[in-house]
Amino acid sequence: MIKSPDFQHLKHFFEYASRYKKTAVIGLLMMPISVAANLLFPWLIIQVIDDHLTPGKYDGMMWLIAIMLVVLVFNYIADAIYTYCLRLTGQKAVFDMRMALFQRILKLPRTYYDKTPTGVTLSRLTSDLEVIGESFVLGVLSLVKDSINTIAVLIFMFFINWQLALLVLLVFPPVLMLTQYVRNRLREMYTITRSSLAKGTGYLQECLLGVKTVQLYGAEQEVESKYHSYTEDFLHAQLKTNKYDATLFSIITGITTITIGLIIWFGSGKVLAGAVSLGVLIAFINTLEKVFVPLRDFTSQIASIQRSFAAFEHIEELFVEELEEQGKTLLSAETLKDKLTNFETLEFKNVRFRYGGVGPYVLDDVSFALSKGEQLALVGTTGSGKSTVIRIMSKAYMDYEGSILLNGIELSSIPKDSMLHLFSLMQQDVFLFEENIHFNISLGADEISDDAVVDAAEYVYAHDFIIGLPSQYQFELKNSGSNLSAGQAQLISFARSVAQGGQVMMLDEATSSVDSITESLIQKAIGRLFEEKTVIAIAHRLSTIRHSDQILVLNQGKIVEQGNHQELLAMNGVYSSLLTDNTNIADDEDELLSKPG
Ligand SMILES: Nc1ncnc2c1ncn2[C@@H]1O[C@H](COP(=O)(O)OP(=O)(O)OP(=O)(O)O)[C@@H](O)[C@H]1O
Repeated sequence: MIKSPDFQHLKHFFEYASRYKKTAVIGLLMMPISVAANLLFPWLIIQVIDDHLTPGKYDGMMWLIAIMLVVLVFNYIADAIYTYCLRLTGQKAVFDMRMALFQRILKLPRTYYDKTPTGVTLSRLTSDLEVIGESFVLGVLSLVKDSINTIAVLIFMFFINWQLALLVLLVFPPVLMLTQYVRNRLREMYTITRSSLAKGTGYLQECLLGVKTVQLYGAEQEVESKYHSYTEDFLHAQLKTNKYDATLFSIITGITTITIGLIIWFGSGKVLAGAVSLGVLIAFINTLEKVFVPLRDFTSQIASIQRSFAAFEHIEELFVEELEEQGKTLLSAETLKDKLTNFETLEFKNVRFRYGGVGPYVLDDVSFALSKGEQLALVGTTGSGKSTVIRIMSKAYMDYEGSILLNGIELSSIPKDSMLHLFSLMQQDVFLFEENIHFNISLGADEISDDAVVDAAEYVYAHDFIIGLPSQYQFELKNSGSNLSAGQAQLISFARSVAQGGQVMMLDEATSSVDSITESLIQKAIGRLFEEKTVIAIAHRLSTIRHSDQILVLNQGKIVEQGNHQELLAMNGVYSSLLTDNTNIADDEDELLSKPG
């Protein structure tokens, strides 16, 4: 009935649930009480009818009826405790799973995010887990309880009248076969439902992020029709699911009703013939409900569980996704710490790299060296591989060829955590959290004090505009910083990278232009960094980097020119023409282009 991957899912879920053994055990202890009450009640019916009502002896009958009431109350209480405790266990297990998944997605490598739309990951953590929380927990809870109760009641039925019980048993095989058939169909449909929902969510997320662009270019109709196709797939799968669900439900309801009719007809004949007592027949009809209602609900419980297995499958994909490789080294932790306390040298030796290990090399035979206190600049046309150099250095991608030595240690063998303190990165894309400015600069790191946050803001000339805001550093940013100007957002992002305090500053200068005042503030701050720190800079405004010790000119992943500003200008090659083409050349254009000698 259950495929082996489903067992794995169950095992995984129960690993989380087993952390809450106490509540689970209390819940499970209620099971025998519930079963006993379910059997005791019809047995008491037989006593009341056959020993008191039929012979007309009413002594002690009220006591039996009172016991029946107590049994009923006990049954309800046991059921309530069972459901509460096991539901609680399930919900806590789902909570832990959610947190484990979240921790995991924070550690997934960049390659995962390159290939997976954000919305897909989002729907794993939201709707898939919700389905597990609701469908699985509730489905399994009722299935376990109902199955045990049904078996107990069937045994009881055989005990009080085997012929009538046999008649009930006849119904089981066709019902189970039908359930099995529909189960497979439902499973297919749920998988389609969940994956189309994930795709739709992914697309929705992309649209919401780009809604301003959509509106600006009047692309609403195209976007709407694409979203419609995703949602339509979801709807079709859902409708088919409902169809199977409803058909099965009605067929089973029909079968059970007919069987109840048959039992009453057959049983009444037996009573009239004196083969069965009236008490037994009434108790039988009372217990029939306890067999058929679960049997009917069995399909919807199975459907719920199927739905959750499809969700489990998706979540499991995330659990087996390989985490970011940290790098293994033969050096002891202490030696590594010693060697990486301060930045000394970085050396690229014939480095080649391509994304995903396929396609053309985006870095091809790249070699350079950088020592403490030096400034290295990367220039080149768009797509020439500049940002890739920085991405590899920050270990966003690991599978480079050749050798990259950081303080003489191969980069791929250095655990990321051991080198994070050496580098600060100012990214090309500004990302701001919906938090206040203070948080956006410190990213909540305890070691970055309030003073350090202010110092960083002052360093990049952001302090003046920040203190002009209503609540200054506590000013809350909305929706990725939409209540700041593009320039202000860039300054905050810049302050963040300075506050991280890395010894090597990696600047991936934004291509988008900002207002001229912010631009000059950024340039001033970069100029300061160039004087004081070891810097690796990607510059689109070439005025930024003219004082670098070394400039690498990249073209299609290869270094085509290498030297300082004056040397490169003297070559009168790619760098020279880039300078001439550069639309963002600073005011001192003449100085930039002036050749030595
Ligand atoms: N995640 C990725 N997956 C596959 N290819 C990528 C990825 N990122 C970049 N590329 C490709 O690698 C090449 C180099 O990209 P890179 O971002 O390093 O260029 P760049 O020189 O920094 O460009 P720009 O100046 O426009 O930022 C480009 O052809 C780009 O299409």
